[in-house]
Amino acid sequence: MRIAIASDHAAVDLKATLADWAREQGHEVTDLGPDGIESVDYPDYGYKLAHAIAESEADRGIVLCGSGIGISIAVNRHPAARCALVSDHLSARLAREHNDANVIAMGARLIGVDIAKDCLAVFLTTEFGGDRHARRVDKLSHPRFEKESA
Ligand SMILES: O=C(CO)[C@H](O)[C@H](O)[C@H](O)COP(=O)(O)O
Repeated sequence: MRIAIASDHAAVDLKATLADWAREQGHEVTDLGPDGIESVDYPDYGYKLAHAIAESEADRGIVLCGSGIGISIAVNRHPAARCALVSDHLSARLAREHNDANVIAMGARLIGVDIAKDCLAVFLTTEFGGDRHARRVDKLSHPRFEKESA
């Protein structure tokens, strides 16, 4: 699978660890930065990652910041992205089964390396459940904000 990965300064080490791990598993990994620990702004890297997904330069994305919150919000500003903030095996599995997430976000200051690897492994191997979930995911692609939207 073609994977793009990006972070902010708070998650550069975890980014490198997960990129190496994914390559060991046979995936093609593109690291969108940053390269060092100099302070950067997570929206810049979230938008880069979302662009790579939207342009089909990658099949799946991984984004990391201190909490995972800011960069997940940034990625989800792009309509092509369904970015799920995950913190354990179950949330990573449900992100795929129920939400067809094409990007996961994790918080490097909150999650351990082994759990992060487990989340990534589940994210890369779990299929979308389809059926009723497909109807809901389709609504995410066609947002309606009227009072009565159902
Ligand atoms: O965006 C975040 C929180 O929603 C991330 O955790 C950032 O990594 C964090 O805000 C960076 O904080 P720092 O004090 O500038 O390192």
